[in-house]
Amino acid sequence: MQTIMKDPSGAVIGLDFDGTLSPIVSDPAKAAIHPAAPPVLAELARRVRAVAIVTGRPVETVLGLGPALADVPGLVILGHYGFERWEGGTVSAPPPPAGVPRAQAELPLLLDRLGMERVGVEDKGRAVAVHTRNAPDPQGAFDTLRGPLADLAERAGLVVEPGRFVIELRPPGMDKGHALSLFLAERAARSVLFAGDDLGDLAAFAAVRSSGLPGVTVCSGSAEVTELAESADVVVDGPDGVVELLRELLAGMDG
Ligand SMILES: O=P(O)(O)OC[C@H]1O[C@H](O[C@H]2O[C@H](CO)[C@@H](O)[C@H](O)[C@H]2O)[C@H](O)[C@@H](O)[C@@H]1O
Repeated sequence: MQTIMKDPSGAVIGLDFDGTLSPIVSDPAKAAIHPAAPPVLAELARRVRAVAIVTGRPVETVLGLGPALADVPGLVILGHYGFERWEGGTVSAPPPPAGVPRAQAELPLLLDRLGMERVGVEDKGRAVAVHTRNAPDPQGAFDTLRGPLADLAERAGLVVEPGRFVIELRPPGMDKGHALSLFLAERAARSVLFAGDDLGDLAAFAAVRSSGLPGVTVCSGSAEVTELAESADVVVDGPDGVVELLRELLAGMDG
């Protein structure tokens, strides 16, 4: 934190979306950015080298759940674990993966065969996510689905990305760590902070460490994911705590 405060113009600030900038809710479509986050991000973006949101969500979904983000100066959104990029109102992305329609077509039968109740399927375009948060036994449903969804992903040429009561089937070849490493190199960062809340953010934590830069890993803490807190430099209390930490970072730049 001290290096970033002393030399903000060399710092890249990377932030996950769900659970970090947006409080967890039971319906993924009803998530929304923390109301205090956009002004803090805008202020940070004026001071640091770059602010990037690195998320498993499609970039258009993030902008829909946080419309004020479009006004954060120079913000970059790396969506779909880095496959998509939004910057200055333009989205760039490779062609959609071929296996996703196959996985989507097979999912209803698989969920029915396993007797899954109140398990949600989120069509993400380039990926499909299976949510167990609203099932009668969320962890039991997650555990039951893990193997069969891994098999389905393999048949469809996809990989599984487990998260907070969600198992995502997505294309291989990119993760938040690779996405963050590329971005740090592109911006010639002199320091980095990354904040996340879920297993998919561990790759970004590893990228902070392997960058060789002065870096801080921040866990947006929850009772649902303990692995991330164990490997973070700083643990804060969910999105409220993340916003507060970013405010402290800004205040330290003035000191
Ligand atoms: O990389 P992220 O920005 O953290 O996105 C990861 C997944 O987040 C979403 O699911 C999570 O948030 C939902 C809304 O709060 C919650 O209902 C769900 O239980 C969480 O797992 C999103 O729906 C997924 O597509 C993302 O992969």
